[in-house]
Amino acid sequence: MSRLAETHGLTDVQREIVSTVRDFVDKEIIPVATGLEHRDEYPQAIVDGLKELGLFGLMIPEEYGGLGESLLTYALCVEEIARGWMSVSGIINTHFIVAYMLKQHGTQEQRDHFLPRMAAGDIRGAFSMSEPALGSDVSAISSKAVKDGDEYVLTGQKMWLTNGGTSSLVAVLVRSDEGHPEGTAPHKSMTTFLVEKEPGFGEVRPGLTIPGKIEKMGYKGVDTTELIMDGLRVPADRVLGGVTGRGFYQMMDGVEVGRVNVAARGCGVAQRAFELGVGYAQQRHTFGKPIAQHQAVQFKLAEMATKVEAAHAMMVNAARKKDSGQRNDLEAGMAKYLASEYCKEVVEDAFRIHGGYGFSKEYEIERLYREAPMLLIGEGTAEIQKMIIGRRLLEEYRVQS
Ligand SMILES: CC(C)(COP(=O)(O)OP(=O)(O)OC[C@H]1O[C@@H](n2cnc3c(N)ncnc32)[C@H](O)[C@@H]1OP(=O)(O)O)[C@@H](O)C(=O)NCCC(=O)NCCSC(=O)C1=CCCCC1
Repeated sequence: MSRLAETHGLTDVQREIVSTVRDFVDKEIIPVATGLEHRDEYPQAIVDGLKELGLFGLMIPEEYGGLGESLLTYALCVEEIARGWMSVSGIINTHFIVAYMLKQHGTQEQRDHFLPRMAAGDIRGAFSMSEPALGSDVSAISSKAVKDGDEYVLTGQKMWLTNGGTSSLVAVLVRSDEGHPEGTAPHKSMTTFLVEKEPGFGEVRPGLTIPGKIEKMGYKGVDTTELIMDGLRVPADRVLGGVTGRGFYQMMDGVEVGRVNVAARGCGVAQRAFELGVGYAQQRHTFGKPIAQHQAVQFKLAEMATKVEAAHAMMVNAARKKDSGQRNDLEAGMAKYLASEYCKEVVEDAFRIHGGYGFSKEYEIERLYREAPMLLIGEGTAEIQKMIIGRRLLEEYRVQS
């Protein structure tokens, strides 16, 4: 096992799946990731490989052609994939959030229509909440839908759409005041629409434009875009679950899955940084011995390994809570917060161990150093996670005054 942290109580099937993914990562992702990232190139061959392994169907029920695995199995795979290249874990993450939302909240017709093709990897999912003027305060979104006969007409601009160009199905959250009397809390008049589109950029469907990729400091293998709706007509039967006003709750349920995924990514990237640091420290000599023999470096390695182990344990706990059918915003918030902060610290320590070479693009750690900060922001900032954790703690530890 190349991973530091061992997960106890896994089934044989889970171990086999994770080991297959690890093998794929070692052979097909790690050798090419840094080169592709430097060339800003989409990892099509890797995506084809994931499809061949059946990974796009991992969490989709067997009746729709998927493997019917749990969030925990999925998170352990994401951890392995992120160890190879964080961008690839981003390519599958939004797909699974949308598949999960369909499974939990979709109508039977919507599940039948989308899930088999999603399980086969023939269509891929993305989801869209953020807008140019807001990311954290989802209740304040301004994009809207107006009913017109059997259709809704959507207008507004969305931001930070992961897989915006490569997806064929986007779950879009908008305000839909129809049927909700004035004075209704903003989050109770939001609806998720299942928008089908062509993959690509430009006008991908009448009324729907995906401008080009947003240029980013790292995480370049996954396309991140804006989404512009200008009179986009969506049939009423593409309202997720067939009911308006439930969109906010559906999205919050979905981002819990996303936050476990981000925690898993943090563990994978930190694990890789540890591997790079411990490897370099044993080869590089100063003052007549390998730097790993200096206590200053050994202490760093000890701290790094402890952080990887702790983050992994919290991520597993959060996944298991969600798999038990319960809301896990507290556990997912804690796991996401801890794993993303620890990941950044572990990457920084590995970078320091590399000395001047860590600053060179020839060394893998340089890429990890640019990728790790995204985890502090994506799927809700560290501050939002602390806000969620704080609220839940105050509910639990309420003192009568
Ligand atoms: C948590 C949050 C800040 C929401 O607080 P408020 O005070 O507005 O809402 P509040 O009063 O907490 O709640 C309202 C209702 O909603 C229920 N509920 C909440 N969580 C959940 C839940 N987890 N499950 C079910 N119900 C939930 C709550 O019970 C309440 O219901 P009720 O009114 O009583 O019927 C939310 O907005 C959030 O999370 N933001 C981060 C978004 C965010 O994560 N983007 C990131 C997107 S990714 C991204 O931006 C990037 C990607 C890659 C590149 C970089 C950027």
